[in-house]
Amino acid sequence: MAFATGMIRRAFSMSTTNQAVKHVTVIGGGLMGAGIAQVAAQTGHNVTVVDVSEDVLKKSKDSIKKSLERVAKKQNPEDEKARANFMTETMSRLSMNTNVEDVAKSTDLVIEAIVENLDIKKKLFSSIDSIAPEHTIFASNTSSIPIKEIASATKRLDRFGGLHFFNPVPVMKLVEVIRTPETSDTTFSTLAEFGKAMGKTTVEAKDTPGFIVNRLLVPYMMEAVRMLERGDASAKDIDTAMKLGAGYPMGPIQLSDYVGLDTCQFIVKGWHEKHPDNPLFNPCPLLDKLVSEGKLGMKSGEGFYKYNKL
Ligand SMILES: CCCCCCCCCCCCCC(=O)CC(=O)SCCNC(=O)CCNC(=O)[C@H](O)C(C)(C)COP(=O)(O)OP(=O)(O)OC[C@H]1O[C@@H](n2cnc3c(N)ncnc32)[C@H](O)[C@@H]1OP(=O)(O)O
Ligand SMILES: NC(=O)C1=CN([C@@H]2O[C@H](COP(=O)(O)OP(=O)(O)OC[C@H]3O[C@@H](n4cnc5c(N)ncnc54)[C@H](O)[C@@H]3O)[C@@H](O)[C@H]2O)C=CC1
Repeated sequence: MAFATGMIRRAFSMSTTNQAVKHVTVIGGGLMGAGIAQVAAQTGHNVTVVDVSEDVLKKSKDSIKKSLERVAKKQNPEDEKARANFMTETMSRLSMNTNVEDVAKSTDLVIEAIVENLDIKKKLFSSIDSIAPEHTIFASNTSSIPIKEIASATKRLDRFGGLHFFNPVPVMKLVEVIRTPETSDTTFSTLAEFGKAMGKTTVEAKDTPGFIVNRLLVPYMMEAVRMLERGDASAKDIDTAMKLGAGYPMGPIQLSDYVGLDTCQFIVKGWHEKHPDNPLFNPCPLLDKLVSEGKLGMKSGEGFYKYNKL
């Protein structure tokens, strides 16, 4: 037990900055960007979060602070001073900016975590490709878009890969490191080392649809929503069944709300466009209705379920 506690402490308090990656730019300060930035800062990296408005960045900073407080409490339940130091040190490594060109000028690694839309992601990478230093590595946190297609907007195919984190980033221990046929060995190993320096276990994945986890997880979640749509079982019963019958920490309907229904919709739409003959990826009227009503899941206070506003 003492050993396990020691391991947990090390994972949270580690300050093993990856030598090749000292400054990280995280583009997108939403659910994932905030989590990635938090853990990168926690593990000794200097991090700048870029998003479209000061308001979004303020919310992002607030959510990082809240999450860090949970980590600090777990790390040092009895020591208030250590908790305060941890907060101050971590927050001092974190900055916010709305001007991506300014930040991209001097950074070692860009991790993109913006909306799940190929055109928007390509536009973003194309806008910073000629600005970022030669050595800078670009990575996308996409859930479902081929890395090669995103990378095609740039001239640094050898310095482009995928770093796929899991939600909530401060808790989930895995990072998938994705290489395209053009990703160089140096880029791949730098990304993998960076994932490890963040305290994560890394796995290597090829640039195939859904990589490893989502190739298996997305069809499962889609089947669950189809089951609900057909009226074969209630949301609550589907979730209870998968938690108690299959040992998942969350049921698939609750997990859809946790991921964000807008993100789920982008994934379904993208896969439907690529595989129009697969009925699993057909548009889902129930999902479309919820999104059109602004019910985006936990982050908006309502999705398949209702939540207390954060
Ligand atoms: C046809 C239509 C189809 C529609 C559907 C289409 C679906 C397509 C979707 C595809 C999605 C793909 C997304 C993706 O790319 C990959 C993903 O990330 S998938 C998501 C993976 N994540 C999970 O599966 C999460 C599963 N859930 C859990 O592990 C737990 O429930 C969770 C840890 C979230 C919460 O645990 P719980 O015990 O319920 O709650 P607690 O509040 O007690 O937390 C436990 C523990 O963790 C700490 N903690 C939680 N959140 C944070 C945080 N943000 N920051 C810091 N710490 C956090 C908390 O403090 C607790 O610590 P203790 O020490 O135990 O007190
Ligand atoms: N939500 C999840 O569980 C997971 C999501 N992902 C992927 O991570 C990415 C982000 O997802 P979330 O964080 O959930 O989305 P989100 O909707 O919470 O956040 C996206 C953020 O990107 C910002 N943004 C949009 N366009 C931008 C631009 N051009 N420049 C700067 N900022 C911009 C938005 O303002 C928003 O704050 C997506 O590609 C998603 O597929 C990956 C793993 C898990």
